[in-house]
Amino acid sequence: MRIDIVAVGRLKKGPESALVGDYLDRFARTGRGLGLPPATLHEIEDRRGGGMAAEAELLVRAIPAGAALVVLDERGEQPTSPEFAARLAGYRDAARDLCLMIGGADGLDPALRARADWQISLGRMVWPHMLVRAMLAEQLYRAATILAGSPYHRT
Ligand SMILES: C[S@@+](CC[C@H](N)C(=O)[O-])C[C@H]1O[C@@H](n2cnc3c(N)ncnc32)[C@H](O)[C@@H]1O
Repeated sequence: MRIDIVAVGRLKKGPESALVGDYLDRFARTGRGLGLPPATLHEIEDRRGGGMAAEAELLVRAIPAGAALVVLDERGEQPTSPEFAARLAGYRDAARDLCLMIGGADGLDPALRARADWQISLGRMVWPHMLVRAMLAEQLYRAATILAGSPYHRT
């Protein structure tokens, strides 16, 4: 199994990138004993400004063949953290690669959202995509702690 986070835009060094790095490190450490690989972040940028369709083309190319595509979108399902953890364990147990995708300022192309295996929302409000990276990284770490039975997730 591999886990990729494919995200639009380049995150400069700063508090958000430090937060993302910290949670991804924690996820890697906790996931190691659970058979979960570290998550790798891939940043996608359409330098030619070709619009949403051109951006979607670059995003599609970054999806590993056969991977389950989980897109982050405010209109998606709102799983609980234990539900998210159970899905993660399901992909691991099925030896299925997982590709988590975050859109840019204009969001993800509707065709891309339609082909996703799962659309998940972090709430109905729209968050800046750089913060969404940190929130997703935290949920991966939280999921690993849930699967490990550690006390980080208390409810
Ligand atoms: C600034 S938002 C784009 C909003 C855009 N208006 C749209 O229609 O999707 C950038 C990206 O952050 C992610 N995002 C923002 N808010 C979210 C939320 N509440 N739940 C899940 N993902 C979210 C999505 O991947 C989205 O494509």
